[in-house]
Amino acid sequence: MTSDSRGAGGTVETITVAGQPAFSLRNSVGDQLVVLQHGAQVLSWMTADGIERMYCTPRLPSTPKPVRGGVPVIFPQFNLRGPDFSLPRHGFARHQPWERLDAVFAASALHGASAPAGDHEAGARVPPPPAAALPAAHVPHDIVGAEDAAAAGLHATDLVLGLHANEATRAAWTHDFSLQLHIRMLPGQLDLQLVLDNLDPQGCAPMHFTAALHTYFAVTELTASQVDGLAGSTRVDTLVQPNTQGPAGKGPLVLTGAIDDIYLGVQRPLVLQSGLGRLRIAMSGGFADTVVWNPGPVNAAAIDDMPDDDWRRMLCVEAACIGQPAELPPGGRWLAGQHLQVM
Ligand SMILES: O=P(O)(O)OC[C@H]1O[C@@H](O)[C@H](O)[C@@H](O)[C@@H]1O
Repeated sequence: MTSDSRGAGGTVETITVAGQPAFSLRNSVGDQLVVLQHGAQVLSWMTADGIERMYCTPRLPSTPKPVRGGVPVIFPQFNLRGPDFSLPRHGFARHQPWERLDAVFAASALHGASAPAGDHEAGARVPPPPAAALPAAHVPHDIVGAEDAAAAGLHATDLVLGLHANEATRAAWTHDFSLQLHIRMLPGQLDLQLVLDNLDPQGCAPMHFTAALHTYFAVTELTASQVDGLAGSTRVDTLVQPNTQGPAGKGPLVLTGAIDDIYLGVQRPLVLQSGLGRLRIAMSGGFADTVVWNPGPVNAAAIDDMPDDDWRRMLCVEAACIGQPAELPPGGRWLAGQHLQVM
């Protein structure tokens, strides 16, 4: 393990997980995050109270592959729902090698400042586009709470990973793009922001895509877990063929087993309540939809990279853009995020 960077906000170290490059983020209060470089996949978020908040399979692949757990990045197609049906299930981003961009850039970007020229990590092939700073308005208010932004910045530990269009992505999807995942860990909070720039020349047709942060939460027992806040959205039940669609239930969603629901137009932050306590799950920007997925016992037995009984210990609550695929013209930027907070 090598120490990469240390600042007032914490440390970011390069480590290996199952022989693959990864990053370990720690802050002064004792929160820890592990992120696999391949796919820019968060694998573990352990808060200072010693509670692991993410589910991750113990069956880690020995080659660079998406891992069953943590937060796979889904782009530019959710599942097989288009709009480009020729793409692999859940798109290609989770199968791609991502690169680290400078964490100093991350901190300045999240606070709306432009990254100085040459500020990017040596060897990072893809500098963020010149105006890659996230607008301040995009940072969810609850990241800073009552504190001012500067004080919150002091406690923030940042990592930015980037994926640029390459030969493999162009073979599947012709567009030129830069996709960044801004990861910010704050005490008891984790903020994940996707920033997509369309780098196609002016005059090209807009890019169309769907996307998600496919977050696998740890729960002690699925059937003792519930999700509150979905009322007012439209529920699509994808376990039945053809899919059925109707208003989401008014009360909390109580988990009983297999579920594969898409909730369109989620109007407020959700609360996941389980044996691990309460976790607030908020979406921002281009994420308007939420997917709630658990394979249940029968489907879990058919999934190779997860122990048969682990369906009981996980629940995916995914921030997504599905119902209304995004349209982004050349030169345009799309932002979307998921923000998690222990309550
Ligand atoms: O096995 P994968 O490709 O990672 O997908 C897992 C699940 O991902 C969810 O997002 C989908 O709604 C499910 O239908 C799917 O089974």
